[in-house]
Amino acid sequence: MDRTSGKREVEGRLAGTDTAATRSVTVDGELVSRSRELEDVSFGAIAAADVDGVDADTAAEANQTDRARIQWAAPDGLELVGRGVAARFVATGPERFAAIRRQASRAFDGLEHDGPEVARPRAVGGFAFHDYHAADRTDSDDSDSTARSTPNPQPNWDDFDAASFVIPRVFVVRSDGEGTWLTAVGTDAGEATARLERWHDRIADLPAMQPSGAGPGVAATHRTTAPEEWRTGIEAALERIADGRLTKVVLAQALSVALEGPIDVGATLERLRREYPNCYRFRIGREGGVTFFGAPPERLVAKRGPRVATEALAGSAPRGETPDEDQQHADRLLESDKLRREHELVVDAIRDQLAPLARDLEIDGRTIRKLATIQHLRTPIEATLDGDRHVLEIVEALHPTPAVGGMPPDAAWETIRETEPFDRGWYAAPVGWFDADGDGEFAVGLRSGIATDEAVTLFAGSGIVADSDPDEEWEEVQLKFRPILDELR
Ligand SMILES: C=C(O[C@@H]1C=C(C(=O)O)C=C[C@H]1O)C(=O)O
Repeated sequence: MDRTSGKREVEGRLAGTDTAATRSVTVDGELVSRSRELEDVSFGAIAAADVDGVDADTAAEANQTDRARIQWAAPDGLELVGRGVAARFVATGPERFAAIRRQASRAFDGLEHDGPEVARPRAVGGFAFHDYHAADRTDSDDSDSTARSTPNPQPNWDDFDAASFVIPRVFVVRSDGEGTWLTAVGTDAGEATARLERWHDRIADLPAMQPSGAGPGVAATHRTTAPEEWRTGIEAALERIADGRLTKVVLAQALSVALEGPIDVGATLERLRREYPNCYRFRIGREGGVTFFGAPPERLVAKRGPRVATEALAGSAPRGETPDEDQQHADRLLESDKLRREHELVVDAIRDQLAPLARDLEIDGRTIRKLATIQHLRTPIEATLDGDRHVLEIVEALHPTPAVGGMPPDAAWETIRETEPFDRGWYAAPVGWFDADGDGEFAVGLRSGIATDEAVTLFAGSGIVADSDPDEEWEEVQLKFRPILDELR
């Protein structure tokens, strides 16, 4: 591998494909990282901090696209907030998973990290639901960003590539029992150390508690899918299911929300932590740009060494008003034939996708996952991999599971593209992190939305199988909008 220092650019195509899978990665020489421990700090305050004057290169030298602002938190796991870009990896097309891995390994191979393992640099980001970025879509009648001023605005995914990760230039991590650490990345030890000290001073000036405040207020909402259109779409999908062309498809809606005031995404995530303590939380964006954020309940994969954990989460019911009513919903989840089929199809697909990569596979019994507004059938799945594998190989094998795509995959993708009147972008796609060893964790980007200053577009979908009722599925989708929508009010 080319270890020469200085500016290194890799551009072009992946051998053997006809798509420009690799756009560019720029790493300014070898990366060096330095860490130091912090007292308790507010991750929201670090995400919100004005960086001008703190880190000359994060702010001034960097153009807007370098002003990354990233947050990630796993339930009972790693919490991370990152600012700026030490390295960026971008790819599109069917080879996007491999392209990201190849780009990242160049950056990680030259990395010299001096600090505890928990504070090591990670690449944080995710993928679009489909191989290609929205801006590449040729049927672009609905992806025109000027449509944003019309009463039925389309989500604007222009900032989001089909695959995009950054190693933040500065980040803070917290993990149970391992303390809180600040890490700064530079191109030599002097730069990393100086950046570390500047940020250490800056963080000392930040409030240790960031008020999570109230929501920005909802001025108006617009649906991309009217109830009649939803019904027509579901009925068309049910015909394909009756024909035997399709077994399951997950169809989604977008809800565009005009806000009364500017949204504070960090504060919104903080409120989501309280309401949904067992969910992931993430935010991927840049200062002045569009931010994708959410509180997904669903793990796509967590990998450490040869061990991976995933889950099937599919089949939903509302929460009850009383314990009795709640139990009735739970009983129906466990007993309904239709819901069992919808769920087992996901378990089977995950088993089939993981088995070729694993030495053993443990599938536990079905349980119920209760969230504040909805409950789901859940089957935990763990495996030991058959050799040295990268978490992105597992992500590629699993995405999209039929919990968010369908079965068979090609017929489901076709149905989704033909039915949904908006671009899914990164909704229902993998979002998370990986490290130099190829370990990492990814959630499914659900219960999510994209925010500009004064508008948020939310996404939610539901699994359609034989016997699905369009009205019930409509209600289920409205429940899945609630986590984010409630925090905007
Ligand atoms: C598609 C979504 O959720 C997925 C679909 C589910 C279902 O159809 O029952 C349940 C959980 C998720 O896997 C969403 O939240 O938008």
